[in-house]
Amino acid sequence: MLMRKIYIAGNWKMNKGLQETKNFLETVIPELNKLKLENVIPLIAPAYPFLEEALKGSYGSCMQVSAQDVSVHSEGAYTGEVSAGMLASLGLKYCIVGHSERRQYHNETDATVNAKILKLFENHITPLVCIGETLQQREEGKTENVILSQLSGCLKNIKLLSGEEIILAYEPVWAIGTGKTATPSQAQEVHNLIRNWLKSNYSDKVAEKLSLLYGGSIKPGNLQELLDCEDIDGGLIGGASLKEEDFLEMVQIGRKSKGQEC
Ligand SMILES: O=C[C@H](O)COP(=O)(O)O
Repeated sequence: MLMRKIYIAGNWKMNKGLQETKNFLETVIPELNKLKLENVIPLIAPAYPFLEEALKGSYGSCMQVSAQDVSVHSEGAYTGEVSAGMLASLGLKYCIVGHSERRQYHNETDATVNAKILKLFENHITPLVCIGETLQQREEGKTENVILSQLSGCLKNIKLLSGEEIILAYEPVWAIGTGKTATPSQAQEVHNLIRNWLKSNYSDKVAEKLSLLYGGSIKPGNLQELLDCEDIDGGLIGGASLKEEDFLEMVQIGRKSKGQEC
């Protein structure tokens, strides 16, 4: 019996405009509606201007919609920023924070991510928090330290009781958009480290219920072997989530994995 929710989460990054968003949903939603998806949650994260269209197009289906980022501020003179309150007013339930591209190009730190999580909590939005090491850190044998330090920094003073308040995504930076996926055993090793940290720092219940996604060059051809790992509860998928047929195939793989009825 599956204990955790499996997410097939498409991070569209700065891809797809209005018409492409509509086309994607017009193709994907009728297919999703034919499936019996128990614990599998399909999710897409379009760019800000198309969130409302994505919510409209997904309405009444199991598709969930997420933002890709949020401001640390609530309101005020912050040109270009979007607050958690604004996202909540659209009816949004999920938001990605701490993606390595935000860390790399916008100098976001674990403290920034922590502040964003708090804002999302205040607005009843589930944060999908990304962590992961760079190639240099892995080669220097620092993966474990980096992951543990990101966990304690991002989750500082964050209360978790059920484990379903938050989703974590382990994304080794060297595997993002490079075609280099972590091997299932490399990914499982880090996921197990994270699960044990959750046990020690929260509770068995939180560790048991919290969905822990892998991200980095996932495609239909390698998703199954990743989902076969005990501690991998879905994927945060960039490039391969943009194609309707690949997204649907990955939802089907998620549905058939981990003892899901199909
Ligand atoms: O958020 C998604 C990740 O950055 C993975 O992107 P990718 O699947 O294109 O490697």
